[in-house]
Amino acid sequence: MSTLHLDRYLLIQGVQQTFKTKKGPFVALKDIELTVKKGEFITLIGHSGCGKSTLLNLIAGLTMPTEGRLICAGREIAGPGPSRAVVFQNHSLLPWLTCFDNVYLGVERVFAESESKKQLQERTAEVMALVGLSHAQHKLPHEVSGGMKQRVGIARALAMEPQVLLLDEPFGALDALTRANLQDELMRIMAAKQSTAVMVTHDVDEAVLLSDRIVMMTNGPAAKIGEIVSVALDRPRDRVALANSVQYQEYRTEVIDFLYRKQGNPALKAA
Ligand SMILES: Nc1ncnc2c1ncn2[C@@H]1O[C@H](COP(=O)(O)OP(=O)(O)OP(=O)(O)O)[C@@H](O)[C@H]1O
Repeated sequence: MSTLHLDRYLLIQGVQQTFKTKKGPFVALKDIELTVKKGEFITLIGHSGCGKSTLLNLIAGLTMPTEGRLICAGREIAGPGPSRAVVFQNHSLLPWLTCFDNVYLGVERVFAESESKKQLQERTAEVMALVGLSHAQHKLPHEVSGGMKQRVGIARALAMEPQVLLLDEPFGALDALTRANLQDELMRIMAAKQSTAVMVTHDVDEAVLLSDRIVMMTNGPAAKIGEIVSVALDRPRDRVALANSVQYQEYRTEVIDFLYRKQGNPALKAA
């Protein structure tokens, strides 16, 4: 792949998203421009309803923009596909299949034509081990914890070897400790796989800890990218060491300042 593609791996150009509603057209996103490099970890942060999931759905190809275009690895995004796997907040596993089989299903979808059943099983086992679930892989989803279910969702997405991993608040429903463990695990996996990722979050600490760049969105309607913070903290990142890091605190303050001073809280403004 050319250097041009690696530096301009995911391109979002002049994107606007307007929804038809009973009250007429609603412009959710306007003039969105973003270039993501291969291997970058991007988070999208902004107040509730600003359009983060709308933008993620566009990258996933689940919806098409009303204006502009999105390009991944040199190809226009024209629909959903395993090259852009999504992890949602509510793990969406099939309840009648074991954790292993839930992941196997995704693996089969992508690699069944080129690989034997044994190879597909090996792939699945490998990714279950990567997310630390080998011991529980033959359990049904209702037999494992919320954090483990979320790991299965991540394993399923990773197993498809996507060009871009898309995460929509994947840890939003988890308790703080499980969340911290999964964040650490995600950092480790992303470093091992050198994957490109775009993740929606509401959590400032999560954004600073995980990101190479934090894309901060203005309040909607017609939300835009307000500012982008480049997080130049060395990797691997250690959350305990970073808690005392001045640089970490500065990034944190920059994001909080954007969200609560420059953008205000729309819920408070409406009150
Ligand atoms: N299908 C749709 N039809 C009409 N309006 C929509 C549709 N999908 C989203 N919207 C509106 O677009 C705006 C952006 O929604 P979106 O879900 O992307 O926000 P968000 O930033 O992800 O919110 P949250 O942080 O609360 O999950 C909201 O005002 C929402 O009501």
